[in-house]
Amino acid sequence: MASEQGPPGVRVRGLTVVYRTPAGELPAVSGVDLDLAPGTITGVVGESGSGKSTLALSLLNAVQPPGRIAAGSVEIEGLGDVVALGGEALRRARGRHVGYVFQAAQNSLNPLKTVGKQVLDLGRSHGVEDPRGLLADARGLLGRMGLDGARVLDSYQHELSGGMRQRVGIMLALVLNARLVVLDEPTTALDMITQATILRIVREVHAERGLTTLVITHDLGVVAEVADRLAVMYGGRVVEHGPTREVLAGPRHPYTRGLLGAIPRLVGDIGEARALPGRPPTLADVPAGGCVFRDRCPLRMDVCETGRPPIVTWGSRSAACHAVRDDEGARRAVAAATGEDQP
Ligand SMILES: Nc1ncnc2c1ncn2[C@@H]1O[C@H](COP(=O)(O)OP(=O)(O)OP(=O)(O)O)[C@@H](O)[C@H]1O
Repeated sequence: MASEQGPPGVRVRGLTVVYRTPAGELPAVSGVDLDLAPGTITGVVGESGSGKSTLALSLLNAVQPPGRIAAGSVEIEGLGDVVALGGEALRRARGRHVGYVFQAAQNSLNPLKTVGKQVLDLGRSHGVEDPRGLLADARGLLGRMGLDGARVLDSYQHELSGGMRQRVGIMLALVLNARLVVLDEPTTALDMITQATILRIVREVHAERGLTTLVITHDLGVVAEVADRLAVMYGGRVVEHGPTREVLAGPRHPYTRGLLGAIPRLVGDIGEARALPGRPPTLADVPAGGCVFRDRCPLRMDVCETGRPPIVTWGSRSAACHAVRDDEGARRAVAAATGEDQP
């Protein structure tokens, strides 16, 4: 059984997810390769519409119409390619093998049942043999997140605040002991103090239970706080990936540099923060060929119009950018173009 195994590795290859629009099927995730090493927390960041939630849903093969996974695979150790799973096998995998909190988790509780009843339903639908143990675990998790567990289990959705519901969502993702946990914007409805508490608990539970965790967020502060590795998405592609500290200290893709440069508290002096010019593309205007970031890129070259940037890897890092292709040359080019020295 999945819960008796160690943390699973995840291997996403060539993942393309399209949504049907009036202009035809357009990709929200386009040929993404991403590895989640067993036992790590990976943060996925990017502006709104970059495809983060669509990627998270794909890990559960849960993309809903008008969307569909058009190509690629999501191999989860011990489970196989979830893209090829369907029906009962897929239902069992969700919750038991892959725990998840979707972005709308605060609103996804059943309004007609208490939280405790929903925990029991979840356990029953996954063949949990010890419902009392399950409730005790649920109570304990809620208690750790600063809630009165017994009281929350007795409550209906309308009796809970947005922040409380968000923590209930996290509890539901963890309570079946899934070894792969996907958290989509787990702390957006929380104030800063509660957010810090929740992130600490996510990290603790991740370590205690031996999980592989994916956290989706638009907040680089959340990633800096919680993630071992950082994947940056733009226009449906992973444009940079590597150990969080290294990426934050020495971003290489011009988009990552722009994102970081726009945040005063990460660069220090508020006067140094510069908003990233322009807006992220919508599905309809993601360039079909070449580099998806070129319209906002300070390093734009002719080749960016036509050639999809190759993924350049060095050490445990990678970036998809023509300018980064020649490692040393690009290092100087990025520094020269932005007027900053590379660390
Ligand atoms: N049901 C849908 N129908 C059509 N297009 C969709 C649908 N869901 C998402 N999209 C589009 O797919 C792209 C990626 O959306 P996605 O929600 O994955 O991005 P995101 O990075 O998670 O953004 P956010 O942080 O705003 O949730 C966006 O352009 C979005 O408008």
